[in-house]
Amino acid sequence: MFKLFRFVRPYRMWVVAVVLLMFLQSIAQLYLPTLMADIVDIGVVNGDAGYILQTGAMMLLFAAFGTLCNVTAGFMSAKTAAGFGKIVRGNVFAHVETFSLQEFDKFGTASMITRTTNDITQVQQVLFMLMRMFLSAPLMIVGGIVMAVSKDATLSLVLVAVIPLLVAVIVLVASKGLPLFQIMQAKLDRLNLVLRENLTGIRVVRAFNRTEWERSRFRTANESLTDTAIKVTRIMSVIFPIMLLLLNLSLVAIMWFGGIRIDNQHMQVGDLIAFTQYAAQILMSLTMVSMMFMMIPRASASAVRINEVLNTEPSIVDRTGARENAYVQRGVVEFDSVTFRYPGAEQPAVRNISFTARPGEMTAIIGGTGSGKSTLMNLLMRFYDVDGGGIRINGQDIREMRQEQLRGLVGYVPQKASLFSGTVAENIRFGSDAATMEEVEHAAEVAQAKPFIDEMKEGFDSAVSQGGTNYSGGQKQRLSIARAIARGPAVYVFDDSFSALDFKTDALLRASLRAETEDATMLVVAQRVSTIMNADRIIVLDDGEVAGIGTHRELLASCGVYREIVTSQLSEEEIQ
Ligand SMILES: Nc1ncnc2c1ncn2[C@@H]1O[C@H](COP(=O)(O)OP(=O)(O)OP(=O)(O)O)[C@@H](O)[C@H]1O
Repeated sequence: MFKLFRFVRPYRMWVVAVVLLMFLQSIAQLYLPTLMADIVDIGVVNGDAGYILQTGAMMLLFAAFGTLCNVTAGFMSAKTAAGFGKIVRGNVFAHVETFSLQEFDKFGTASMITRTTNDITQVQQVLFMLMRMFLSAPLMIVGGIVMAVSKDATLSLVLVAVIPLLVAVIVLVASKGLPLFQIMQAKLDRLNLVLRENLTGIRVVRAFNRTEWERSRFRTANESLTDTAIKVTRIMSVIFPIMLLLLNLSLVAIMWFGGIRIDNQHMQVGDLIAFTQYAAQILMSLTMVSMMFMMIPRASASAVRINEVLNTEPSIVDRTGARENAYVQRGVVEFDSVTFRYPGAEQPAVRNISFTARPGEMTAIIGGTGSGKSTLMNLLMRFYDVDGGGIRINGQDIREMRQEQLRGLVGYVPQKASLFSGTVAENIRFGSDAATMEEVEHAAEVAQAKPFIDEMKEGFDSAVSQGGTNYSGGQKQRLSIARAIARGPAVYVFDDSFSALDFKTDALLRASLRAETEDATMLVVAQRVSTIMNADRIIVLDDGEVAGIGTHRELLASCGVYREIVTSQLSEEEIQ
């Protein structure tokens, strides 16, 4: 956890100020019982009202000063802790942005969200507590002991007996709590995962009448988290009664022995009052420390999880000295014996794939589900790195390029259209901030999105809700195609992006795209033969391997797998 505290650095002056203020507050508080003792032993015993009033006023002054220090320190620590939280969240977010999909697969979205929110809040709360108690609690304990001993050394033996007992209780409870806190955070992850899956898949859950099943899944995760939380609370809750019991017992013992000492004229009444207050201050501070110890295990479990994210090195990074090419208008894409296996998978998803896609041409990839089509596109986008072979654009290995440059060359339309909350125009402009309104409109026109955008009252300013849920599947696909077109890239990657379009729109879109993208390299993954039968080159994938490469006619003659796909979709006349 302390490793994370490096992010407090911008607030270090505030931390110093808080520590100083808490120091002053502790001194003020430690002085109060002594003044009280003076009032009794000097003022009351001698019947000196003036002295009582004067010392009383001083007590008020010290108390007010202590409170002022405390309030200011509270304000400053709250601000520092909140600032710390902001910095850590920002750093985690920025670091996660550098991850390749491999690291995303490793943590999972739900856990990443818990780590960025709840886990950071835990550490933030402990920082707040620590700043206020870091110095003041030990000071109150040590100062209290010194003052108590100065009032009556013999009576202090009571404290000598109690304090080690209290410390032992705190250590025992904290050591039992730590493993449970780790389990609790993992269970919180699970709860978030179930909740997230349920919310994002709500349509499927409803359609398949799985509401009850989902509810029971949530209940199980919820109960499991609650069970652990109860276990933790049960352990932690013994600490307070034990501490209070010890506190009260020690006060009784102090009164008892103090009374005897006063009887024997070894001690004054005022000193006993002050002694009891010091004892209460010491024991209260110990209780506060124990509270801190209760929070530290949970926060350190959280800190481990945050550090795990921060310490994970992205597997895909720009090579030092990655070449910065001049802006490339054309993109020759070469796959050279590409082999790739997803981490944890037994078999490679694609094996030994070689082909070249040229500017001005449409290269199509077709194959059964799970044959590796999207994987090839993921590799070209460098979401993952190849295990064998290489991918080159204009003769340069993509691992030698800066990721930003590579992705700047490509207009990528993913299999699952994903839109962002905002307006239609903002979504189309997503990949190219500089696009003018005319360019945005033109891109929408080419993507056959203009007709439905024009039909909406607010046109390009129409709202897109989170995830684009207020648009149909086909409309979302067209908007994400328009987004790629607005960039005017050298290479287009359409990963099964026409699947939700009707045949007429599909044909219109391809025709307008052809005219628009004369010089661009087009890579089109498709399930429908009609979408790609006019392609310059068709690559047929079968179970991760190339089953054939050629034009529609060539493949019909030479490739059994292709013929099978075609005959399952088209009539005899259409095939010719
Ligand atoms: N993130 C992943 N982790 C592990 N395995 C994966 C991952 N993504 C895909 N796979 C596996 O890799 C293989 C190829 O998947 P891919 O998505 O490339 O197929 P596809 O041809 O695009 O299929 P579809 O047409 O159904 O989209 C499949 O066996 C799939 O199970």
